[in-house]
Amino acid sequence: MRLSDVLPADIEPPPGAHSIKVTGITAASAAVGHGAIFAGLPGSKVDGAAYIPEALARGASVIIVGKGKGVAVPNGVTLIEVDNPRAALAKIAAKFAGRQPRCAVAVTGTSGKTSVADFTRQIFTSLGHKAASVGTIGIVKPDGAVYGSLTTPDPVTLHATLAALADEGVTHLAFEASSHGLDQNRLDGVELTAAAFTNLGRDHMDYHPTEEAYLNAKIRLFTELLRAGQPAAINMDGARSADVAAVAKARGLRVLTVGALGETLKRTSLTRDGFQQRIGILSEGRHCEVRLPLVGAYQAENALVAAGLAIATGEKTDAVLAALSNLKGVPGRLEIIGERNGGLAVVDYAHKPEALAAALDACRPFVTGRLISVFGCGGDRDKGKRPIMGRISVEKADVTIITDDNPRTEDAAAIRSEILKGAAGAREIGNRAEAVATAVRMMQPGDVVLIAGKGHETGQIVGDRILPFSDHEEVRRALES
Ligand SMILES: CC(=O)N[C@H]1[C@@H](OP(=O)(O)OP(=O)(O)OC[C@H]2O[C@@H](n3ccc(=O)[nH]c3=O)[C@H](O)[C@@H]2O)O[C@H](CO)[C@@H](O)[C@@H]1O[C@H](C)C(=O)N[C@@H](C)C(=O)N[C@H](CCC(=O)O)C(=O)O
Ligand SMILES: Nc1ncnc2c1ncn2[C@@H]1O[C@H](COP(=O)(O)OP(=O)(O)OP(=O)(O)O)[C@@H](O)[C@H]1O
Ligand SMILES: N[C@H](CCC[C@H](N)C(=O)O)C(=O)O
Ligand SMILES: [Mg+2]
Repeated sequence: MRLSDVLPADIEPPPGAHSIKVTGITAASAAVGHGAIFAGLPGSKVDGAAYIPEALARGASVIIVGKGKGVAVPNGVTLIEVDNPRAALAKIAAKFAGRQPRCAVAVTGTSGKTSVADFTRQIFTSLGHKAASVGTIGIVKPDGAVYGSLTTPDPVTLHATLAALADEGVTHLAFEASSHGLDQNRLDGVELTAAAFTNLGRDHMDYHPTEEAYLNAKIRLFTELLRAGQPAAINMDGARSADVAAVAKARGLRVLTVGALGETLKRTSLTRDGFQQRIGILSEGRHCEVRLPLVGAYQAENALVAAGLAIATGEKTDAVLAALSNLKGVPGRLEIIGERNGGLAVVDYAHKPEALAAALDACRPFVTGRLISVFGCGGDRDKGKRPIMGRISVEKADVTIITDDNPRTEDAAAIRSEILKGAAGAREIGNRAEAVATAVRMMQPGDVVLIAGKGHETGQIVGDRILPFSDHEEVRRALES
């Protein structure tokens, strides 16, 4: 393609460079091919501009960097200095890909993104669309799932994925917009149809300097990525939702609100019915009751956000609400693995304070004996959440076992002791397999064991190695022993 074909409208090619042939774009020097554009991005570890010589040696013909870096390039190489090289990378990656599913909806919020994206994909599928989702559990498409390491992939990977999905005939996509992804402009090239907000809690305080900065990263989805007149679905029962709704309205978005405090889909009741729930909904002046075949009040909340999002794209309310009664659970989110000795074992992905509280609350109604909580905290991540999660667990569970969860480069015992500072009376079993087995062996009739933090994960990250590990498998092994 010619350089002028791939540059966004706000970037003018230097004189004489319009018709340079370019073969692709990357921000990773090792991936540069002949005739590629290399974007030198300021990163969290290094400045990508330092790798321009390597990119040139590999054949880059155009270099994009932030203004004021004082970068010089040899004759014959085009240098483009821009205000925001990350945004430029995303928009150019989109131009190279040239196609994406025609309906693309994004979900942000501290908790519930994966669930809402998955439910929205399921609703679209029920309504007859070829649908996919992209997020923490990878790419889920009509013919299976492919694991991906980031919740919101880097723009080059993301647009290659969107193009491949479009080529496979996928017309409807639901994806997760993480705060890192929004902050790093990974989504700036995606053509959005609608977006949703779930809630705000404590997360990623190792990355965002303040809670407001964290919220503002999420708010970008509504103030910068959606255009005026486009729809946004907002869970009004989530923390900080009123702020997000106000910002979205000020931006001129068409705001659809859901939840007990919502208007578009107003939840009037929520009743447990065994392992299912019934949700009373007031919508367009009519009352109805929907059966949701999932446990956990938090999943009822997420199901309404997904429904709001599907309605925001133009789907009929009645058909969308009918689809909720066919929803399947998301892997590792309040997943009931099995029973032993009259007790129930559940795996959940809660690895932040509000999520752990929500998951324990979701289990409590099924407990007539003890609620046993097993969890740890990841290394190289927000240290502040550790005692908070310890406190939540001892408050809400009857027995707490602190264990390891991806210690990464930190000392696992030190992480456990930080959690224990908030968790007086908790037991400590570092080896996660042993912790799971101990909890399952403790089960008596009426007990529920919640294994939290790893959900769908299939590895334990220790140092820079990923050791095979699955809570599902360990729970199953313990249930059968
Ligand atoms: C902190 C963070 O978000 N880092 C992400 C970011 O890296 P960075 O730009 O800061 O990287 P860097 O290492 O400082 O390098 C700067 C630049 O130099 C370039 N470089 C570097 C070395 C070299 O030899 N050559 C070269 O060109 C790099 O390609 C990069 O462009 O951009 C990279 C490419 O997009 C990501 O892979 C990387 O994710 C790291 C691996 C990561 O762990 N990210 C996590 C925290 C993350 O993003 N999580 C969110 C939220 C999860 C959730 O809540 O669900 C997610 O969306 O997954
Ligand atoms: N609406 C909600 N309110 C509170 N907690 C929730 C909600 N939805 C999910 N959770 C909790 O958060 C965990 C992760 O859920 P999910 O994967 O859907 O969210 P996420 O936002 O994608 O999380 P992550 O950022 O870790 O990928 C669940 O296992 C549950 O413990
Ligand atoms: N996307 C999140 C996942 C955390 C999962 C948990 N098991 C942990 O390792 O803390 C992160 O990388 O921070
Ligand atoms: Mg997720």
